[in-house]
Amino acid sequence: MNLLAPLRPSPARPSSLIRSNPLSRVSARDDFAIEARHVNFSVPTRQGAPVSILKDCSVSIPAGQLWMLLGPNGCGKSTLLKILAGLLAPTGGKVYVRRPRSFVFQNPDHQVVMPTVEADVAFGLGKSNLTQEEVRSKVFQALDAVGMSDYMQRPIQTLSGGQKQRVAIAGALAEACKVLLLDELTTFLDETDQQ
Ligand SMILES: Nc1ncnc2c1ncn2[C@@H]1O[C@H](COP(=O)(O)OP(=O)(O)OP(=O)(O)O)[C@@H](O)[C@H]1O
Repeated sequence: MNLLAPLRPSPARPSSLIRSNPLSRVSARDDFAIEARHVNFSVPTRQGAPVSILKDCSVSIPAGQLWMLLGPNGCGKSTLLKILAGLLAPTGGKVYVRRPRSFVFQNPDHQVVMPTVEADVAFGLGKSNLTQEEVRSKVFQALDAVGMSDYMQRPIQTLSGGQKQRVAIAGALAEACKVLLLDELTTFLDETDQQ
């Protein structure tokens, strides 16, 4: 899998696909938010022989840019994202991702677990030393950024799929992540919300 496309903030679709930067051009790690080198990932089967899902996968993504990972169904996009998010351990290769990093699942029901919108976005801030007022302010700002600030007190189960996905993104934004990994943003969000 080697289809990576940088996205410009305004146009909706990339006009062409380009390969990731060759690793030989990497000079300083500080320039990159993500680097994966020769990553392999395989899973064991019932028969015992492992099945390879990613083979010698290398990508370098500069900081401060929005990139889209493109490829056919089942080619390993979600698997690579989960490795970059630290949710799966590669069976080979090296991975560097700037911290803090956040991952938004393809299905927000796997992620949005608290009873209300406010509680869910605040969940990741629980480990910080913020006052209740500071947490509330960060939650409001993050929800405002995804157009959901009017939904602070809404029970999660009353939200649509796209609204849940926006709440999941707000949770990632509230944590001020340096790298935001979004799996299938197109599943529930319309084009305007994707922007
Ligand atoms: N735990 C697992 N056990 C067996 N096979 C797996 C496992 N996880 C992923 N796969 C297989 O690995 C391949 C890559 O899956 P992945 O979900 O990463 O693909 P994808 O490119 O994100 O697909 P899509 O575009 O359909 O979402 C698929 O063939 C999938 O069936």
